[in-house]
Amino acid sequence: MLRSVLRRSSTASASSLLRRGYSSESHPERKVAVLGAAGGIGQPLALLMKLNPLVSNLALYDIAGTPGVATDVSHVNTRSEVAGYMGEEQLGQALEGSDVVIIPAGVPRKPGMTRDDLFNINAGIVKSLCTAIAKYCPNALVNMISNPVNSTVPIAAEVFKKAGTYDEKKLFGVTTLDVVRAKTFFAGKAKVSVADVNIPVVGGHAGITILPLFSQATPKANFSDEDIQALTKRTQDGGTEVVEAKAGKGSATLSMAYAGAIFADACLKGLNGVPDVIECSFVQSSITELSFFASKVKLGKNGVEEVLGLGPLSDYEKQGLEALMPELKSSIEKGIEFANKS
Ligand SMILES: NC(=O)c1ccc[n+]([C@@H]2O[C@H](COP(=O)([O-])OP(=O)(O)OC[C@H]3O[C@@H](n4cnc5c(N)ncnc54)[C@H](O)[C@@H]3O)[C@@H](O)[C@H]2O)c1
Ligand SMILES: O=C(O)C[C@H](O)C(=O)O
Repeated sequence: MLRSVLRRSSTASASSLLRRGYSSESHPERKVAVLGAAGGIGQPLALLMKLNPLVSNLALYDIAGTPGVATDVSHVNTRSEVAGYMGEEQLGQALEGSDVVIIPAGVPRKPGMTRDDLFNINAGIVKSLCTAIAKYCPNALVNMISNPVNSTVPIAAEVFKKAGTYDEKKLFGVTTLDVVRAKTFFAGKAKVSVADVNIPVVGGHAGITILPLFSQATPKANFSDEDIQALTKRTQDGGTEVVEAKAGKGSATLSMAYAGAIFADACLKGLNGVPDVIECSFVQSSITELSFFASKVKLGKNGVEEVLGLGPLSDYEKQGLEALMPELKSSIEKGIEFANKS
């Protein structure tokens, strides 16, 4: 066994698991790998996945720092075994047997940057990680967090196509944070409990490509056009709001870890055959003329079971949809071109 690979067994007893309302025996074995696990998102996400009773094996991979993170997280009293993997030579081991691979690897924004400004660095990182996924766990569901999501997901698809492993049902751009934000901002304005709120967010994951559909929000709220426009703009700029507040110390990490954990949990539930698991995600799609698009997606035993349509849109949302198409199209094309030229 390589020196820096750590393995720690959970010490939680079956009775303590049962006291918390679940039993390890009632869920199948599921391995989740987090790539970029020592980062700002990776660490809290590792903790949240350690808390998830659907996970039996948690593989934490990064280019540095994972032995410490894995040892730390491994002491938490839940079912899963945690292993830390560091450096490219251990990536294969981290990935082997994974059911779900979550990718928050790469650089975050600083104030004044767009997500597309991250392309030059993150495109290469995502490409090499996806090459390894194709080799070591070609059947895993891939949850792409690394930005720019509008381009990194198409890059992943091209890498998998080249390797002959592409299955469009298994590749997801994680846009859950947009939904999380839309729900929080809506609930705050409507003065309702956020737990009762649901809002689809469609399109992509950058600026105007993020299109919250407040006309479909539940519960209904009687907002003016100005209110809806303000909520839409705040949702679209939610990432920038955090980047500016962090003033050079990165972008959303804690809320992203929360959102990433929600989405990975939905993927695991789908794999385990739980019915009617629906989340928004940026996936291969035919609901518009673009090859990738975020919308509500039904998750099942093989990943995407159904890409759901947009539903009825308000005139304001129809305008937003038209406005986002050129930018989203060019981000998708940029990813495809990058993956095929190098
Ligand atoms: N999809 C979303 O909604 C969303 C939300 C927030 C952040 N993000 C994106 O997530 C990414 C990570 O953000 P962060 O704040 O965690 O950044 P961070 O810099 O804190 O962490 C990134 C981690 O990735 C690691 N890394 C770099 N190259 C790697 C490689 N080749 N293999 C494995 N790990 C590697 C780094 O060592 C680091 O630990 C950024 O691209 C950011 O823009 C996306
Ligand atoms: O805004 C960013 O750069 C990070 C992320 O995409 C977010 O929406 O918070």
